[in-house]
Amino acid sequence: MVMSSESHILLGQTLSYAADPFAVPLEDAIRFERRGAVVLCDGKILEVGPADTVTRPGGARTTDYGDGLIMAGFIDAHLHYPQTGIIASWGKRLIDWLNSYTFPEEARLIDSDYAKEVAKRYFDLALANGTTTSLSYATIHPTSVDAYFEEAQSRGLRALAGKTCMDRNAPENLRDTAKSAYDDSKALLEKWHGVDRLSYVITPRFSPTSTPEQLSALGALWGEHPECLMQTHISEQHEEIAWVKELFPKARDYLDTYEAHGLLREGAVFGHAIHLTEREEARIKDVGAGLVHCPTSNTFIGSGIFETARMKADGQKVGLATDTGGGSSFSMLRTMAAAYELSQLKGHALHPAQLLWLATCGSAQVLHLEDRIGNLRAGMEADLVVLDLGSTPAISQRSQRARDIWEAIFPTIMMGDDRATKAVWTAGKPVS
Ligand SMILES: O=c1[nH]c(=O)c2nc[nH]c2[nH]1
Ligand SMILES: [Zn+2]
Repeated sequence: MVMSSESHILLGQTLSYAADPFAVPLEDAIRFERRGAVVLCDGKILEVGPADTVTRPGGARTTDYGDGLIMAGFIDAHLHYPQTGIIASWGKRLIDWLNSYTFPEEARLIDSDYAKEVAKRYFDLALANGTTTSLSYATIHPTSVDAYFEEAQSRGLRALAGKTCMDRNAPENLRDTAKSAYDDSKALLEKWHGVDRLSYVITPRFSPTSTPEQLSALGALWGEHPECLMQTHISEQHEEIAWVKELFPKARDYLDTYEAHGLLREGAVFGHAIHLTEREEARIKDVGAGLVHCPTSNTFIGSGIFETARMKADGQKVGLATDTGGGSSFSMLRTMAAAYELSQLKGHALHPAQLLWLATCGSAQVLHLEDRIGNLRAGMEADLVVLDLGSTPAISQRSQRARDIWEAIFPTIMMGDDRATKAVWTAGKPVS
């Protein structure tokens, strides 16, 4: 990867986190400067502070974003880039949505030129929305993993993905086997994991589409490569949970179908996790695995309400995600808005600082990248978004009346989209 050897100073309002705003009072969690500066050098953050006190390296170029809010780029912790083209498909619930829309589209990615085209389109959309890191499912085709990583690599992005493994309950042209899933995943892991800013993630789609043999093979691979993450889905819809019970009659619960095959420990990333039992929640917390909240997907496919405030109060690690294309938006702002609305239905108004934390630090924690991305701090990678807090007439007329920064930010969270993205920087360079 080519890193900039130049220094840049970005001026604007700056927001960063000293601690988790779910765990400590707001004033202890937040670092906000109305006139702040972020100093970038060689792809990293050198310093963050008040504009009039930071050290200005000789020769540094300055970009002044005025009232723009400079913060860490968004991290989308669960999505399916191959589903970019079928986002917003009408009228189905999970299993028939997969069969009607998702599987036919995923089958098209056998064509590696098409996979490349979709990967390019996905990253264009993600960056336009201020998302600088994505953890994606690819399709069963190894070339779909190559297409994603090649595109991310050419843009210098930090990105994570894995080949989706399925050896049953999927169309014939989307099925692998226990052995080929192991072999292909291993080859892709050896090819991509740790190259530039890329990480391979072992990816059984979910228990209904993997035989116990395939889950065991992937559990064995994870045992051989504990440095990797493992991602899958769990407990998204009641029909799905009942199906898992039929398919795995000896399992104690859904989580046990993973646990029994070596697929539960720290580094597991579970998407959705809406309808967990007490045992499942306790086990996930015990091992320190991560949960990913996918709020627009959970409403769009009619899955249910993930209890963000309760999960955080219980000590779970929680990240945030679009779940493209089960989710209905590429925007992490729209995703935060949906998280806010769903939480309201459970009696908890998530604070804007908590919503932004979930989309940055929270997702970074789940991806085990909290020392590298998701915050503005000296030494961290310079992946940033600059938000225009008055990007539409509706937002602007509301934020102009704001009495503090949170009242100024919240309308953008609730009503913002890609028009709110004033600038994006990745690895210390502006994205054009
Ligand atoms: O929202 C979802 N999208 C998917 O592609 C998927 N596969 C299994 N379960 C899933 N849920
Ligand atoms: Zn998903």
